[in-house]
Amino acid sequence: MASESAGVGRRKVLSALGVGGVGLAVGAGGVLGAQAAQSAGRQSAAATDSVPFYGAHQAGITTAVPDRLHIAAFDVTATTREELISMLKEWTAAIAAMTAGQEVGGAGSATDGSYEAPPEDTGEALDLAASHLTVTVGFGRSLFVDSSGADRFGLKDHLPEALIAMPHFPKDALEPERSDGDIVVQACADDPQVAVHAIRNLARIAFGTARVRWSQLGFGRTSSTSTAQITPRNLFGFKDGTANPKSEDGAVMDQHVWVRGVSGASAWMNDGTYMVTRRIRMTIETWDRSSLAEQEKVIGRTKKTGAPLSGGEEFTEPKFDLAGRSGPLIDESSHVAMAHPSRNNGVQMLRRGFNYTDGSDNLGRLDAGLFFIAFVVDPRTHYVPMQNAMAKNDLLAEYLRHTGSGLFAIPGGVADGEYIGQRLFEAV
Ligand SMILES: C=CC1=C(C)c2cc3[nH]c(cc4nc(cc5[nH]c(cc1n2)c(C)c5CCC(=O)O)C(CCC(=O)O)=C4C)c(C)c3C=C
Ligand SMILES: [Fe+2]
Repeated sequence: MASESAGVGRRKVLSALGVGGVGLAVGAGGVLGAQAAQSAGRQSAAATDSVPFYGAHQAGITTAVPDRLHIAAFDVTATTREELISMLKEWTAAIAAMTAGQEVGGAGSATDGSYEAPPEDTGEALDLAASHLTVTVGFGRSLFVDSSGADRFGLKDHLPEALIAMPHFPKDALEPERSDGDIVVQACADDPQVAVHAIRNLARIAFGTARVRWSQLGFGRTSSTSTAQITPRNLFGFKDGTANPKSEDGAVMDQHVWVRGVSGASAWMNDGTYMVTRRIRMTIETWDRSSLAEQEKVIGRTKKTGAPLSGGEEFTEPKFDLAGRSGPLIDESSHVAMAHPSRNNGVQMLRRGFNYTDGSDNLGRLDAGLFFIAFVVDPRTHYVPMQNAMAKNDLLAEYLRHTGSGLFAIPGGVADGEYIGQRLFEAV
């Protein structure tokens, strides 16, 4: 794994030197000591702060969810396949460096390069650790075919059937400028500055080849993907992620998340998955004026512990047929009842969303909600039917407004020496 042999994490250099801040001046005599300190710090920095970039699957899917998100969709402005491949090669090198806590373009590129040229690394992450940065890249349907079905980059034959044009769902209020895109880049990190630095540097590299269509900052993960993580809360104050499948459950991941055993033109998707994104504005003010009883009825779980209203504790399975004085204890239109696998042909999805707030609107209401992200083996079976049913009948839908949407094919992981998407571009 490259990140294990990678150079020193940015902050590690400073801490190995016993210096915590910016503006460090190391004199000529200090350089050798600094190098020795760098070598000493190398292994532990990689081991503690970085998530391996190379592997069978891309990082940022089943890897532990950190607290911060910056996700961006790009539209490709270049017209040739060669330009696109060249950008993806540059991105691969940059992502490998950034996820290992190094500067894009090599050590010193942010500060010690040519005076006449813009620095290769923008520099704002110089003093920061790798911060468990993961960068996950995927391809939208529009990269394969344009709106009239024309083949843009010779990829049309390799368009997977599952990469559908998302249908319109009841009550959708989608804004085109917050939806879709040719390429998605999801950066997750412990530190927002590290996540923003990643997207910013990839956008800079893309200049002349692709431009940002939309981007979203997120915080406070609204899911746990590992049994080692406690369940966080969303902006409605409820534990979110309780029933999420956990990455430790390999059988569930194989059945519901990872694409496997595909042959032919879409074989490049093996070990990959599909990412659904929905920017869901939550009407916070209305919610805050509703009673605790109403809030719990809508979700189907208690606010305090996240236990199902049919009883037990957070991880107790809900009993949908358990009756109370005036009907089932869990309302059959509650969010949990609508989303449960028993009501959805047994399907599960790996949710990995984040809260967001984008300030307030002109009426003083918070523009806040959930940036919903889910990874599924096939959106036709694992997302569309559930979203359709929820949009029509979920009690929670009354408090939500879907303003952005995306669907992206996330190819499998990258091997050392490969570039992101290589298996697609070399597919025959
Ligand atoms: C179509 C998929 C889903 C959307 C869109 C969605 C939006 C959404 N969810 C919450 C809050 C909670 N969701 C919970 C559970 C849950 N949600 C989905 C799917 C979508 N949610 C699933 C598959 C599940 C798991 C159901 C199960 O197996 O029991 C919960 C309960 C706790 C938990 O298990 O995570 C909460 C709370 C919000 C606020 C929201 C849109 C803004
Ligand atoms: Fe949900």
